[in-house]
Amino acid sequence: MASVPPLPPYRPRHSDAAALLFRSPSFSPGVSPASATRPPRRFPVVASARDMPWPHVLTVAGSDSGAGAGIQADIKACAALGAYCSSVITAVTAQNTVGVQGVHAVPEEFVGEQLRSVLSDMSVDVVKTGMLPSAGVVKVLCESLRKFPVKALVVDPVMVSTSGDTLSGPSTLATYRDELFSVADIVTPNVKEASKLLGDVSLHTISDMRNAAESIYKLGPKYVLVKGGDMPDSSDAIDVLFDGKEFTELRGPRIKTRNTHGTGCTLASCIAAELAKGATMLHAVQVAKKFVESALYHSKDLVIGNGPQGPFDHLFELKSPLYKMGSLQKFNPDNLFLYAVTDSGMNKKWDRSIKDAVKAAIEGGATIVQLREKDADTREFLEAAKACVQICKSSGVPLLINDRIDVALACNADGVHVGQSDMPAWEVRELLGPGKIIGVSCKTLDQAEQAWKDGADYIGCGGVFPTTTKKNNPTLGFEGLRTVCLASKLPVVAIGGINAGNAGSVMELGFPNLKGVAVVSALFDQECVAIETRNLRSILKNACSRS
Ligand SMILES: Nc1ncnc2c1ncn2[C@@H]1O[C@H](COP(=O)(O)OP(=O)(O)OP(=O)(O)O)[C@@H](O)[C@H]1O
Ligand SMILES: Cc1ncc(CO)c(N)n1
Ligand SMILES: [Mg+2]
Repeated sequence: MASVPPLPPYRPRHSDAAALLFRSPSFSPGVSPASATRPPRRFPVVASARDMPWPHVLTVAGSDSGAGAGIQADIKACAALGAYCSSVITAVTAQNTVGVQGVHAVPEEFVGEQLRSVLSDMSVDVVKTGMLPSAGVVKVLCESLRKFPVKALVVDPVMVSTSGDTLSGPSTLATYRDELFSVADIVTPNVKEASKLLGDVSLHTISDMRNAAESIYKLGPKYVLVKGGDMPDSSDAIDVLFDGKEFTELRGPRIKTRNTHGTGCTLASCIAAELAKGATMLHAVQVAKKFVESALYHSKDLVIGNGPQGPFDHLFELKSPLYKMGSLQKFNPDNLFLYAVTDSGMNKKWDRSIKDAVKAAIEGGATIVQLREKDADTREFLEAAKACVQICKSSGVPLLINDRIDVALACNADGVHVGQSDMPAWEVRELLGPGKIIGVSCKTLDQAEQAWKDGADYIGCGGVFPTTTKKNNPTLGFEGLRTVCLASKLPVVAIGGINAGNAGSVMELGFPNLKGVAVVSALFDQECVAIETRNLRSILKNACSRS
């Protein structure tokens, strides 16, 4: 008998590739006579999920019965950011919104056994630690990590719960400092923990947080993030990141809510999830901070429990009408600032792979990338696009695909750019769902209006100057660009013949919705893509400061 594939999971009709498969007349699960001889169809999940490894975080932490912090927060945070989360439990706490009523530590040997079970079987990318109740547990963990190395270690040095209850005693402190910090990629103390780690120094100001980060850095981790969630008298929630050389202040509005239980666990897990996906540390911390801020904002009025510290909703995105698969980022028009568009002909001429071209443009400071590979064959293009998606994700630079909706779906790109003779933007929106970026090339007022109605996110307007990259492309000049900018509520990126010599004059036009320039030859028909990109970026910045 023909094996019947399981029904695909429910997904919003228009938001993923499954919708595409449902519409295809050739897809009818299990009823085709041919399925008796063919191997069973693969489960029609979201395009590319099948081919992509699942980023994996292992959390080594305590259970919170109230499920706001600890293991429970870690699993929810990782799930929200698209990472798998396995869990080694170090302690079971009886805990609620009032405080911690009891702690039952798991025997050290059994923590070791759990670690062995997970690490010997599964391919873990990043280990994140939370509550480590004894020096023995820290030692067992360090031993396991020596035996089963992972890509990164995130240490949240949980010592005291926000309710003031001790979760890890002073005897553990020395082992933390001596054994765990030296192998950590990042350590994320709140101000109270930073103070304890440094022998009860008092920390009141940002400058104190910087000094603390510097002192903890000397204990061996590659990065230190001192979190200011508990800093009184600040209207902003400010964290300080130190990499041994530079300090980065991460600032967000302090959300007025009682529901901040578990923010620290969540932040560290989000950092771990982003690192597992391949992000750089700075990007991982930025995403994590934004995630916590958004989750607190969406949960500010939740009421769970009667105590002073409530949990928040990690899966708030599921309730949002803008819910989308895989990506938390909404389109930011500022990304259009320096828009790099690749060209297969130029890559061939300079003997560069698409991947190397994209890497170099990002290194030079491109803020968004479009793969415009008119001549590449589909299979080769898809492979390259998948590699570019990884590169762009890890740098926080959106990646769009020119024309090819199918390739964009298959590689899970951030969106597409279409022209007037490609699929209409509203059809593209139907296929890609609300969360993806759609750009449309427009030359006229009518086209700009239509792009808005169709649900596009931005307009590409040109050719502003004569170009050789695109054949039979009328030149609009500044006047044409002005018409389109004024006609539209959408952000606009100027394109066509723009280079280091004229980019400044485009930005100086100063139309409020003109957000940047898109360039092809100016970056890719050059010997060193990174240098040209850097140069153009500084020209654009200078022009903006003048206008
Ligand atoms: N009310 C708030 N509004 C916005 N961001 C906040 C707020 N409270 C905390 N944060 C942010 O949450 C993250 C976690 O920091 P926090 O200092 O709260 O950690 P923590 O004390 O270890 O939390 P917990 O122990 O409850 O898990 C930081 O990025 C911090 O800036
Ligand atoms: C189990 C556990 N881990 C961490 C924290 C820190 O919030 C907590 N309250 N409980
Ligand atoms: Mg904490």
